[in-house]
Amino acid sequence: MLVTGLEILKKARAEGYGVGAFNVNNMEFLQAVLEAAEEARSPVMVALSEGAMKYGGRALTLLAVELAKEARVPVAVHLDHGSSYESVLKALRAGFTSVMIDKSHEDFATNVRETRRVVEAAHAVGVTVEAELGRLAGIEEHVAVDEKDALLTNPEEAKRFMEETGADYLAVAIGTSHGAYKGKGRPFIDHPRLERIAALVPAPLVLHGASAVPPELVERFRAAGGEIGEATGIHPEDIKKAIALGIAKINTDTDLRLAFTALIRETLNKAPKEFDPRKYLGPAREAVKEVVKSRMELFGSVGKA
Ligand SMILES: O=C(COP(=O)(O)O)N(O)CCCCO
Ligand code: NA
Ligand SMILES: [Zn+2]
Repeated sequence: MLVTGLEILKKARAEGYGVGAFNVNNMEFLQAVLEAAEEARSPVMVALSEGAMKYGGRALTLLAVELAKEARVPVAVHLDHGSSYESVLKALRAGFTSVMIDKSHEDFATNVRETRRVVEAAHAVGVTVEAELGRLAGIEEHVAVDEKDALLTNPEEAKRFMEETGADYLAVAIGTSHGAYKGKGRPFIDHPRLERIAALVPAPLVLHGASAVPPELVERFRAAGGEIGEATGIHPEDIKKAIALGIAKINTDTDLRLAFTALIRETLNKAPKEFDPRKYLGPAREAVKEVVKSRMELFGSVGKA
């Protein structure tokens, strides 16, 4: 069933598990995410970035909202990294039940003002809002404290931010970053900082840049002809610890893309004569579904629907 993001995330934070927000760009990703959620009896958030909305258009937004309504588990359809009020309005018009307005690159006052404006519009139509405070940036552990404070989410500011904006959940910067290169070796995650934020902010917390970028998947991508450098992701133990400290929504995009692409390369390498798209999109869809299921296991959301 189609529900708001807050409905899913409030329960997750209260019960100490995480819910995946999986980015989709096409039909196969959407099917993989929803099938995984139903088979795992897990709530799930289907996330579309502005780029996904542009790429898929109504073929994707209509499909996401309608399939979410028909799903046998709670599903929220979420705008990821909304960059403007107008972009949020488009998602609201498309029937999304969760929207992110990301003004984390602006100064505090501007972020508050722009976020509050989106909160008013979204709440008026029963949709819940994710906002962001702090800069997503992989940082080395030894980095000076003042530099960490300049980048990562300040706990006291976070409290004030949530009170002044009325946002429903908060994306925090604690050392993660988007993409396949999150830092040398095991990226530094500032759990003590997260603990202080969670003590001051009762709302569900969101972790961006949370993909694991597992070595076996990176190897599989390379072996199939993919080119990728020294890729590293977030260690599973650091994800579990973050969930125990208050993270309720965990964004996963890179892992899905790596799996999908590796399988397409593998299939095409094995069958150069093949030109039925179902023959290479199908196995790629299955690979994404397996990644989604393994993430749900790690997050503890299996059986929580
Ligand atoms: O936080 C994330 C995903 O993080 P990751 O790259 O670790 O999967 N996202 O918000 C997805 C970004 C999509 C923009 O193109
Ligand atoms: Na988001
Ligand atoms: Zn993100």
